Amino acid sequence: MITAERMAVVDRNAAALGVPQKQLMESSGNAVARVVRETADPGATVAVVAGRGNNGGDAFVAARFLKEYDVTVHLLGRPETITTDVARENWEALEAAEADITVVRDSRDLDLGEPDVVVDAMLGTGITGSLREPEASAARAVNEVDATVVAVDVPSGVDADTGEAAEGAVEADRVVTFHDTKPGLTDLDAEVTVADIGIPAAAERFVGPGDRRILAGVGGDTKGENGRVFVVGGGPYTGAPALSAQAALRAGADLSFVACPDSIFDVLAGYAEDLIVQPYDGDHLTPDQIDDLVDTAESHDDVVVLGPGLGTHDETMEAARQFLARFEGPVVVDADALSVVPEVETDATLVCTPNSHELAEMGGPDVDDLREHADEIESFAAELGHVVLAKGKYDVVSDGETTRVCRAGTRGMTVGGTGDVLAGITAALLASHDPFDAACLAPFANGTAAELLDDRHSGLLASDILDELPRALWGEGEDDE
Ligand SMILES: NC(=O)C1=CN([C@@H]2O[C@H](COP(=O)(O)OP(=O)(O)OC[C@H]3O[C@@H](n4cnc5c(N)ncnc54)[C@H](O)[C@@H]3O)[C@@H](O)[C@H]2O)[C@@H](O)CC1
Ligand SMILES: [K+]
Repeated sequence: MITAERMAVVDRNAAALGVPQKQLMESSGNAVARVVRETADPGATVAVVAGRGNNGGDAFVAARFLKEYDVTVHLLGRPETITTDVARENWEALEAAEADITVVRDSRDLDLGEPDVVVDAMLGTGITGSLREPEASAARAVNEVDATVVAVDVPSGVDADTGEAAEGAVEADRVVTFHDTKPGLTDLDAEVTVADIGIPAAAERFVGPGDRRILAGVGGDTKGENGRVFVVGGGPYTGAPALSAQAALRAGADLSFVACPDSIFDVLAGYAEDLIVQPYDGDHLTPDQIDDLVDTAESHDDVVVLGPGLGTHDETMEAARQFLARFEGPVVVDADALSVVPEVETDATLVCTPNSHELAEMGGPDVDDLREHADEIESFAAELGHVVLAKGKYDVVSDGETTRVCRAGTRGMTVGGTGDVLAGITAALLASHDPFDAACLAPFANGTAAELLDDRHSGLLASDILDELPRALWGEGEDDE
């Protein structure tokens, strides 16, 4: 089962893997033609009713395949208003081949005749709201004709995600949907065929540029609306919390705070003017600080990063335990704080970001090649009850049910600090997204930023990655359409 939004992600990832949309449309159209052949014998009359989006495009391809039938294609609207390049190219291929095509300028002019089969390709997943003209009248005409109605992807007017049917939606006898079935098709009174259109499994498995689609439409104009990140880190180390906090800003958080021992306040505050540093007494984190830290994070709905540079003092480990036992918001747990996760009961939403060594210390599989052991990481995440982002050459992300792999990155990323950057990116994304989605996109952003700097693969610094993060997340990647 796949939603329209997920389908768009996978479609885009397939393009990045070298299988462009036009190729998928060719397979979709072919699959539609196969179902038409199942419903009517050669020589039968077929009326294709096509809209101006890719749903129509699929049917233009189908018409090209149905040579042994008497096919007429009715395009609802002027060819110039076809909305996508791939659909237009397939329309032009029909024109060039002198196929039987008619342009319906006014819905009152639509005359379907008495076809044996109607191919409904007006609207697919691109529908918004109730049926507008000319599609509304065309749907009425389709429902009045005595023919077998084969719907492309979803009956026009039906929402593929919810199954909700707009008034006057097409009543289909058969539906040919692509790649995977859609939630909105389950309760339909029609025979549904799921066609494999050649989307590689890798387009779902590997995080790709399509996954950046989750960023669209997110983000407010008010300060704080895009997330406040609160890094609880530092003590024996100062660079790690600073990198996490800066990465969070580069990944879209509005504000980034670091709570650290006052022994390192001056150093941390001196790193970057964008950081807000909140010191507490002492030279390492102790349970005495936990009340204040939890109150601060809760009162501002912060996403917390717990761990970078904290060290392993017994009091610090106890403090990390107490923090997780009390806090109920989202937390990225990294570095030394990871070891306490298996032993705490927490209501917080955690994304744990261990490297392979830390993963083994937590009780997960003790392996170098994470990708080879993705199943074990999935079982471990299920047992832990939290999202695990195991980072290595290939990152493995699992919520215990779904597991994905991120291949982005360069050899230069073995330098210290890239993990701290990753924790900060994850936190920024966690402010507005589902934990699993955030944990998938974060290593992709981190790795893509490094790839954008690949000319300096020996000598890359984690801090270099910071500057490239906005481009890696929102910029025009090289393989963007
Ligand atoms: N995403 C994918 O991976 C694939 C998509 N494919 C096809 O592409 C389709 C989606 O294509 P599009 O995104 O271009 O969208 P559609 O072709 O579903 O519809 C877009 C068009 O419908 C119009 N429209 C929207 N709501 C309307 C309403 N209520 N009344 C009247 N007109 C309305 C829009 O103005 C636009 O012209 C899928 O359903 C499927 O058929 C396939 O080619 C296979 C691969
Ligand atoms: K349709």
